[in-house]
Amino acid sequence: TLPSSASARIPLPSGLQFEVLKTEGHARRGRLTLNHGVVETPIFMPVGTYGTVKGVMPRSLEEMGAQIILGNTFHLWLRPGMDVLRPFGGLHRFEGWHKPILTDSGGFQVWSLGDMRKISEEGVKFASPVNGDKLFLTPEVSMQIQHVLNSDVVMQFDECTPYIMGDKASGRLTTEKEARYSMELSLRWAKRCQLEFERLQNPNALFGIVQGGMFTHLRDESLAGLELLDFPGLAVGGLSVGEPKAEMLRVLEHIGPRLPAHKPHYLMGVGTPEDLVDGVANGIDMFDCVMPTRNARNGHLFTRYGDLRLRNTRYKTDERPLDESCSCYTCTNFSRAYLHHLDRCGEMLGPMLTSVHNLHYYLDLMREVRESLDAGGFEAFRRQFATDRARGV
Ligand SMILES: CNc1nc2c(CC[C@H]3O[C@@H](OC)[C@H](OC)[C@@H]3O)c3nc(N)[nH]c(=O)c3cc2[nH]1
Ligand SMILES: [Zn+2]
Repeated sequence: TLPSSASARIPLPSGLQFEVLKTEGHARRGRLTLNHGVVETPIFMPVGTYGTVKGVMPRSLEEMGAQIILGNTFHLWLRPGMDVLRPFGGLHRFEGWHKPILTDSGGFQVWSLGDMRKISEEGVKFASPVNGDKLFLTPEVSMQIQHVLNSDVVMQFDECTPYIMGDKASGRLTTEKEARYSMELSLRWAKRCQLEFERLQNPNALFGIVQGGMFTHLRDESLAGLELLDFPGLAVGGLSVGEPKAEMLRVLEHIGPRLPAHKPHYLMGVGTPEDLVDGVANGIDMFDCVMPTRNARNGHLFTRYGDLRLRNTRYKTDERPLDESCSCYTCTNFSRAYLHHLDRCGEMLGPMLTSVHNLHYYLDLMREVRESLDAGGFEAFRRQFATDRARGV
């Protein structure tokens, strides 16, 4: 008979295969096979928090080369709720996206609720920002929700360790002791997630999340603890939470290369185009960020040659496309003058067209990164990328 300890755990065949096709330094060109399809890495994942990438139709996402998008446990639990989603067999049929979906666990969103939440060993109690209902999100409930969503990649329920403790004004940095407690809590929650994920017999892939704040020795302990649980993929959490860029890079340069080479690595909530290229150079395969879509709605456009603020009057009569090197629908058919006009008039087509361009830019940047890795020219690409971005629009 099998020993009764955890070592008797019979891991389910997780819905994930990952192969590293090429490496250049710590950068990796890979292929991730999930239940709803194959994803070429490194990859950027558009954020679709409420079951929609704001203002962008699924067919436009396909057209621009999106391979996997994000959904969110916290938001979808509140609205539309699991009773609506269950009959659809999950998120794919509900939102008309039939390729892979990754869902975040709600840990980050609950953390950002601030003092409207109460954290305990068991989980997080909070009042619904939608209707004030008293809710209780635990590792087990997060797994049950993501099981209903049927997302291809399920994120563990974690606590995103803050960079600043308490209110921002106080500016008090999180101490090593606080970061340790938070990291160890997330490790205990990781184990509970895994047990529940297996009890549910979820056929998808569960990722652990490395915490530890800005303390590299805590990051190492978090990684070691997660490795004992042998998740099919790992994310780096607790970054892009208000820390200076140099701090994010210091932690990333430490932990990125230490992640297990044969598993996919996901850097959560990051970042600018420069952050993505730096992340790839430090062993990251997957990225998500609200920037391309959120900034698009505020007229902040990314281009090969730098950023462009659409509201600036200099674009009122500018007949050029946003980015003359871009092949997206927006750059192929419309001028900066037209987009400036739509923005001035508050026309809804404005954010739709600027979102298409920004997402296309991020996705195309990662396509160029993949091609440079295929050709063994990532370092050369990285230098050219930096030169181009400094040129000016
Ligand atoms: C922005 N910076 C940042 N985002 C972060 C997210 C949300 C990722 C992503 O999930 C999306 O929901 C679908 C979020 O956007 C609403 C975010 O893009 C994180 N999530 C978890 N579970 N743990 C973290 O430590 C964590 C750290 C982050 N830092
Ligand atoms: Zn474009």
